[in-house]
Amino acid sequence: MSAPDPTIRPRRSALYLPASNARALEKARSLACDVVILDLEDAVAPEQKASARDAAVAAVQGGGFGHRELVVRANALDTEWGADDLAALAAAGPDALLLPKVSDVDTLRAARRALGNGIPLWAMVETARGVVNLTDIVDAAGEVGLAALVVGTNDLAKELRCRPGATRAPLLPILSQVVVAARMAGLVALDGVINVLDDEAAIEAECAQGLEWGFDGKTLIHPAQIAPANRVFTPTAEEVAWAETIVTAFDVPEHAARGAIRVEGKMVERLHLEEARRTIAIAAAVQARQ
Ligand SMILES: CC(C)(COP(=O)(O)OP(=O)(O)OC[C@H]1O[C@@H](n2cnc3c(N)ncnc32)[C@H](O)[C@@H]1OP(=O)(O)O)[C@@H](O)C(=O)NCCC(=O)NCCSC(=O)C[C@H](O)C(=O)O
Ligand SMILES: [Mg+2]
Repeated sequence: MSAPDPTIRPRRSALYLPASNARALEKARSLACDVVILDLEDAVAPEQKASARDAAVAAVQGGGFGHRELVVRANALDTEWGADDLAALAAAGPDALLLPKVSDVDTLRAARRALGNGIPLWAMVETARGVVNLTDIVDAAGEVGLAALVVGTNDLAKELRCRPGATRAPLLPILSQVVVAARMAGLVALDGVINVLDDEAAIEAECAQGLEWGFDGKTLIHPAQIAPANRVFTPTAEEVAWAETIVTAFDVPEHAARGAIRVEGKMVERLHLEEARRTIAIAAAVQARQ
């Protein structure tokens, strides 16, 4: 297997937890998720907002999350807590700051001004206006330091008054739009949460749906959801073997000037070689952290 590519970071499983929950926060330091998202927004009651902010800052400063990317979801800037959240987090320096309910580029610009430079922004797509403005939002990614789009399926279902159910049919066009927008700008795309806690088959099925639609990983709300997400978003042994077969086939000197070749009865082009290299790099990065 090739050496890990430092630019390829697995984000198969991104676990939210209320920053006000000290037990969950401690536990997250040893869970097998790739990303920990300390929530200051919807999972925290208004009377706990200030203490949750302090706990998030202490967690960022205290560290101990190992390979896990540490992200904090702040309150929106148009709430009474948003400005204080961003000021505190600008000083603490999490790996990224997740902004909820991003509806337009101005929201991101305001957050960037409040945060200063340096900390990447992740944006939640969970409002109708945010979906409609996706192109403008990702077009400004470089300007505002936007690195990821994260779907908020609960807020979307509420705002659209749709009923996603197990198939998520009413949300599928939006999931696709988010992936298209993310790929257009070279951003990470994370699928929304599943509220089911105890049905592993249902959790795994929804992770698989997210993978099929192009997401890099899934946001989660409970430790029991981590294993299914990691399983689904890790390239399988067969996928890695096929990727290595493609790389080996293009390494043959007589294929050096060829755009398309035959491999095991299939046409393979250089675009597949790029995909194969990415698969191998992701698998290596996953293996490196085990
Ligand atoms: C959903 C929960 C409220 C369930 O809580 P509970 O029934 O108490 O959990 P368990 O008893 O099963 O917990 C077992 C142990 O696991 C720990 N735990 C639970 N959840 C987490 C977690 N998220 N991270 C880390 N550890 C966790 C418990 O402490 C137990 O540990 P132990 O004491 O050792 O037994 C609860 O899971 C929860 O609060 N989840 C997170 C909720 C959240 O953050 N929501 C905000 C994001 S979701 C969202 O809104 C996305 C988006 O904006 C949208 O619109 O869709
Ligand atoms: Mg939400």
